Amino acid sequence: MGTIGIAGAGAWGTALANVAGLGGHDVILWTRSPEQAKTLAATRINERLLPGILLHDRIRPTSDLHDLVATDFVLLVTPAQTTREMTAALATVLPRETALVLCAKGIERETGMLLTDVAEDVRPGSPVAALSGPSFADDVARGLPTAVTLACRNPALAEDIATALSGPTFRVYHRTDLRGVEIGGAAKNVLAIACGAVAGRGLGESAKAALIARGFAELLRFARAYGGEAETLMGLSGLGDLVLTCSTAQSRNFAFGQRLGEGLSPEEAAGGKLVEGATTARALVALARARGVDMPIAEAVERVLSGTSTIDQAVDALMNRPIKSEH
Ligand SMILES: NC(=O)C1=CN([C@@H]2O[C@H](COP(=O)(O)OP(=O)(O)OC[C@H]3O[C@@H](n4cnc5c(N)ncnc54)[C@H](OP(=O)(O)O)[C@@H]3O)[C@@H](O)[C@H]2O)C=CC1
Ligand SMILES: O=C(CO)COP(=O)(O)O
Repeated sequence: MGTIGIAGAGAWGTALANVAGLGGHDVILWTRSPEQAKTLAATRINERLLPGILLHDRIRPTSDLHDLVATDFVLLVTPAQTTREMTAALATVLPRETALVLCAKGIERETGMLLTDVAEDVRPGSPVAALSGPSFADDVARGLPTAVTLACRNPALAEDIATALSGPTFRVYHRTDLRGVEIGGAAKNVLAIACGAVAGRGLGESAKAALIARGFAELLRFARAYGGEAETLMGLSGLGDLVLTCSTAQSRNFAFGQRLGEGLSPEEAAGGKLVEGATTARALVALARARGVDMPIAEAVERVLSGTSTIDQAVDALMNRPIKSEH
């Protein structure tokens, strides 16, 4: 067993740190806040973002990025929009050959770039991987059975990282279709906002199921246009995560949509929490338009978030599109 580095001590970073610790690895858990590092070391609980879960003994919290130097690989678990600055900071301390595993789900808003492209832009020639799939931090931290996908273009490295992270309650499949895996994670959050809005507006379970199925069709079309494999999208990181995130207010994206549906403003609906679908919606829609991909549900979310449509208008528009063959 080796040492795994985790950059980001939020809900997901802390849950993954526990998974790695339980797997017998030493874990360096980096947070940007020296205060938080001290508190985590003293109390062994991330009370703000993952309450009620004790940190595994093998986890060493730190706020010094240099402590990640001697790790086998590093999981980057900060919000999608911080990928560029975090990769740049890590590039100054990590050896060139250390793999960076991106765990955020989103698209860079300023550039419209997928996150592995951002990482490769900042740290060219270094290995990059993505971890995605249906997994709520709280479930994983409580040891509930979870299965996810680790993607890396290098199949041997994908298998090594997947094996290192897997444990009795956390099963990590591996795949070389990096593009497909990251597209699933980024796009499903936007679609989950739509499902939440349908729930909040009281439009019924049938509407929600229709949104999941037609949302999945959008995901597939988008992935095809951007080089992802359909088979990947049918797996854990595509359909699996779409179904999870569209099913329950345990998802922040779904809960955000639900509160929008109840009449709250986007700011009120987010309530200070990270809602990746809200920051990614516009970039997703722009990428789709650039390659002529039809994504009416994602577009509807973007219009509601930008204030150019109400939820009722968006639903009307979706229901009154021309009748067509289902594909
Ligand atoms: N939570 C979950 O169930 C899952 C989350 N994910 C993905 O993981 C990513 C992180 O989510 P999650 O951990 O839940 O989010 P949280 O809000 O719980 O935590 C975010 C963490 O990132 C840190 N952070 C924020 N901005 C910066 C920055 N500029 N530089 C360095 N650190 C920063 C925060 O630090 P501070 O506290 O100081 O602000 C905090 O530690 C998201 O993309 C999400 O989609 C994926 C699967 C499951
Ligand atoms: O990605 C997740 C589950 O797989 C977490 O979803 P939320 O960010 O919507 O909570």
